[in-house]
This record gives sequence, C-alpha cells and structure tokens, in this order.
Amino acid sequence: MSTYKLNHTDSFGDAKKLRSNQENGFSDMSSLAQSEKAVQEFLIQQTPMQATDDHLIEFSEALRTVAKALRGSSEGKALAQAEAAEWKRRYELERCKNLELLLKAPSNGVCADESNSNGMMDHSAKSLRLHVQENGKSGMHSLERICAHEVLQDCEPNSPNGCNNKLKRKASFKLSWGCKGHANDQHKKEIVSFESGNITTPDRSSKQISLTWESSPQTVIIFTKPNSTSVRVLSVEMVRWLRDHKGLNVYVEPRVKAELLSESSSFDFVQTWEDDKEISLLHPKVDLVITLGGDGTVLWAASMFKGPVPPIVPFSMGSLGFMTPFHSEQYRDCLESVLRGPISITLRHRLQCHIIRDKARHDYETEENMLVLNEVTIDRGISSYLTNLECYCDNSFVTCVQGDGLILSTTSGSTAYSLAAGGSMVHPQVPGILFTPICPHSLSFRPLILPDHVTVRVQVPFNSRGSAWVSFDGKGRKQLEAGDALVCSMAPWPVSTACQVESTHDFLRSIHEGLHWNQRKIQSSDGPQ
Ligand SMILES: NC(=O)c1ccc[n+]([C@@H]2O[C@H](COP(=O)([O-])OP(=O)(O)OC[C@H]3O[C@@H](n4cnc5c(N)ncnc54)[C@H](O)[C@@H]3O)[C@@H](O)[C@H]2O)c1
Ligand SMILES: Nc1ncnc2c1ncn2[C@@H]1O[C@H](COP(=O)(O)OP(=O)(O)OP(=O)(O)O)[C@@H](O)[C@H]1O
Repeated sequence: MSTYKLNHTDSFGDAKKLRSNQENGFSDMSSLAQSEKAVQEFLIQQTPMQATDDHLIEFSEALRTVAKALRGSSEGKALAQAEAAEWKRRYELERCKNLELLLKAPSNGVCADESNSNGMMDHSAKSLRLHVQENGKSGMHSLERICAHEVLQDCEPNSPNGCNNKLKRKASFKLSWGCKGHANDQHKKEIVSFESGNITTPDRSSKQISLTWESSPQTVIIFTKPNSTSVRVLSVEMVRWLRDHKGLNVYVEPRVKAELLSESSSFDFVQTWEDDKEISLLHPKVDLVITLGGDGTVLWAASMFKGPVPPIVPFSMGSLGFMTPFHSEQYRDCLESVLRGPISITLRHRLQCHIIRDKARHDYETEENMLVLNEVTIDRGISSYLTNLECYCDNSFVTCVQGDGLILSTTSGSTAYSLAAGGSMVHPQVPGILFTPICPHSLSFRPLILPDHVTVRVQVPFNSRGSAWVSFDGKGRKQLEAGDALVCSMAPWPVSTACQVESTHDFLRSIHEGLHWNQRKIQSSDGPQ
C-alpha cells in the first residue's frame, strides 16, 4: 500500500503572498474606493435602459468590469490588513520568547523572579515583567509560560510570617481528559490514527475534563451582580467564611469592597484594585473566580481577563442560569468540594475579534482585541436600512448578509442570542463558530456552524446604504463605517467553568430547566396500535 501524509495548514499560509500584493499593488486604497464609489454612482445614473446607444451600453459594461476590479482590490486590502495584524501578533510572541531567554540567561534556566537570592523581586525584574504583560495578549500568554504560577505575594498585615514579600506559588492544577469506558483518566491515545495507511478515530476529541489541584488554592476573586440585595447579603457572608474557615485571600471589585466596609471595618483584609489595567495583571495571583449573579455576571467576570482566565465557580442568583449551575444556598458545600477537587469542568471557547478601520492611517494599525464568551453581533443599530455585510471565511467568500445583522457565536453562546435568531443549540465543549443571521431578508438563509480553525471577516461594503454596529457579549457597541471590517477567530484562552455534575449533564439540565426544551405531553397508549 502506498504511504501518504496528512498536512494541517493554517489559514495564514498565504500571508506572504498577500503582503507582497500589498507592497506592490494597492498603495492608495482609499482613493480606489472613492473611484469605485464614483463608478457605481455613474452606473446608477447610466443604466442600459436609459442608454439606447450601443456604444454607451458597451461603455457601461466596461465600467462595470472596472468597478468589479476595484471592489476586488479593496477586499484584498482588508484581508491583507488582517494578515498584517496576525504577523504583528506573531512578532510580539517572538519578542516575548526572546525576552524569556534573556530573563533565563543569568540564572541557569530559573525564572527571573526566583533567581533573586533573598526572595525579593528586584525592581527592574518587576518592571520588566509588567512591561511584558502590557504588551498585548501574546506577551501575556508567553509570560504565563515563563513564570508558571510564580507570584509576588502582597504584604498581609496579619500574616503570621510578617511582611517578607516572599514569592509563593499560585496554586497549580492538572487537567485530564477522561474517556468513556476508561476509568483511568491518564488514558491517552491519538485522536486520529494513520496506522498502516488507514485513517481511524479511536477516541473522540471532546471528552469530560477534570481539574485536580496540585497545590491548594490560596486566592479567590469574587464578582457580584450590582444592585441586588440578596447578592450583597451573600457576598458579606461568603467573604467572611472564605477568610475565617478557609484562610483564603479574597479580592473583590472596588464597589463591593466599599459595600463590605460599610457593613464593618473588619473587612479591611479584603483586597481590591483601582483600575482596569490593574485587574488585567491579577491573573497570576488568582487561583479561582467566584461569580454571584446570572449568566451576565459570568460574562462580566470573563471579560475582565484579556488572557488566561482562572477557573470560574458560578453561583446562580439570576432568573436563567445556563452557565451558573451552583445553588447559592449550598455555597459552603460547593466551595469545599471545589477547593478540595477534583472537579469536572466545561472548557468554554472564546472568540477574539478586532476591527480593521478603512481609515486606518497605515496597514498595521488595528484596534484593541476583544474577547467574547457568548458572541459578537454586527447589526443595523438605529438605522432603518437593511444591513449589507460581506462575509468571508479564510479566503473564501461566504455570503452577503442582508437583514438585521449577523451573530458570530461560540458554542457557549449558542443558547443565548444565536438561539433567539434561529441558530442551533450546541454543547459548549464542541469547538466551532456559529454563523447565525438576524432576520435575513431571504427565504434560503440557514445558519451555519464553522470549524474552530477558521478566521471570519465581516465587511461593510463601500456601496452599503448605512453603517453597521458591533457589540461584544451585548456590550461595548462600536460603529462600522463602509469599508471597515470585523475579523474574528477562536481565542487561545478558553474559560473553564466548574460543573455541578459534569459538562453534558449540566448542559442538558440548563436547556430543560431554562428553556423547557421539547416539553410536550406524552401521547397516551390509548389509541391505534
Ligand atoms: N434576543 C435575544 O435573545 C438577545 C438580545 C440581546 C442580547 N442577548 C444576549 O444577552 C447576552 C448578554 O447577557 P447579559 O446578562 O449581560 O444581558 P441581559 O441582562 O440583557 O440578559 C440577557 C439574557 O440572556 C441570557 N444569557 C446570557 N448568556 C447566555 C447563554 N450563554 N446561554 C443562555 N442564555 C444566556 C441571560 O441569562 C439573560 O437572561 C448577550 O451575550 C446575548 O447573547 C440576547
Ligand atoms: N460585577 C459586575 N459589574 C458590573 N456589571 C455587572 C456585573 N455583573 C453583572 N453585571 C451586569 O449586570 C447585568 C445583569 O447581570 P446578570 O445577567 O448576572 O443578572 P440577571 O439579569 O439578574 O440574571 P438573569 O439574566 O439570569 O435574570 C448584566 O448586564 C451584566 O453585564
């Protein structure tokens, strides 16, 4: 039998080609775009109906061809910008790797934080570390590898050891993928095997994931739904219990710290942060996140982490709870069992999105990356016109959405807005991107589910009647003008949420209890046999 190899290529394989296109070709895209618009306007006035002369018809055909070519080139620009952003990210990653090597060099492979002989972090090392973290998501990701779980422990006023700024380990844990029929969670096999030239899939890729602590969690952060009396009462009780009975360091939002202090000054042990930048640096210190609220609070908590997210334990204190399986009345038992481990988790994928502006001064300029746990929505906002959105998947044209808009959803978000717009419900652990139109003005537009490795680009064409609006998990609305594009792909930082029982059980329970999915009276046997 002949042998062969299966290659996986990533969607950026053509980036070099695109870059050279960019360099050699379309240098002044905005003027091209204006010319295209002018041609289109001209065509609208000069329809073949009005132009009876044969030459004019021929001329208008030629202009149509030119307009098409111009449009093609402007589409190429947005694509090239997306590719450029990706190359920029890769460059940042490389840079951080080099920094990692630099940090390692003087201390024989030991993390720079550890290398300091008296255990104190020297200022330059600290500022270098912060600098790396501030340099975009790749930098932060890389840093996690550099200093896995190493943190600078804050000075505790009542600490038995006094304030010695000793470096302690963040609690480490292990994730294992269980297989049906294999009690031993160490069981490992290739998902796809090519033995003897035959392709087989001995195991399925999505399995139950369990988290086992390798050292005890020490620090938790609690996010709470605002303006709720029951949440406020519970947070007071929980913070005290976590400190007095579990000896944990507790972080809360600044608003909650103020609430706690208004209850009693004895809550001054509770830690907080001052601005968003500070919270983005908290990840290396926090072992566990607790949310008290509904699904919106889980979305809120996840949005605070622009890189890796500590495991989340979501308590249900809202009306619906697709991502909040824990009952707040039993919080002590739940937290005892989570802190002890092992626990089943659902690894929820996130999408990373960024907007590429047509007006961007140069091609490498893109906006900040946004991470969503549910979905990114592109809609018509306050405009009463149909949206007109050109959609591409990698380099292929998907379709033009004409309707109220488009939802690009994670599988976790499949039970949220996408469901309301007619998308399928998908188990949250299935990797993929849901492509769900909102009220498409078409009889034949069915929602799609795309694989997890693709990059989706949604562009407002230059001939669009109005602009479009983007929102991220229902928040942070931004306007997309003609020529602007949204680029979206799977993020490398999933969100792990603790399960009450296990992932599939919790998912089914949420659609049964939350949506009364497929509830119907059972037909009686009293009838034709
Ligand atoms: N027509 C709609 O169904 C519609 C419209 C706008 C926004 N939304 C959803 O609201 C989300 C924002 O939630 P919020 O709590 O901040 O706003 P919100 O307070 O307006 O609540 C929206 C509702 O969506 C539910 N929800 C959120 N995530 C869910 C999920 N993954 N599965 C099932 N239900 C979910 C919430 O429980 C809540 O009942 C958006 O991400 C979007 O999915 C839905
Ligand atoms: N810590 C927080 N800070 C600011 N806003 C928050 C926070 N937690 C939640 N929110 C916002 O409050 C709103 C309501 O939150 P959430 O969905 O958790 O509660 P709920 O609406 O009572 O739940 P449900 O939708 O299940 O009834 C959401 O828009 C969410 O973004």
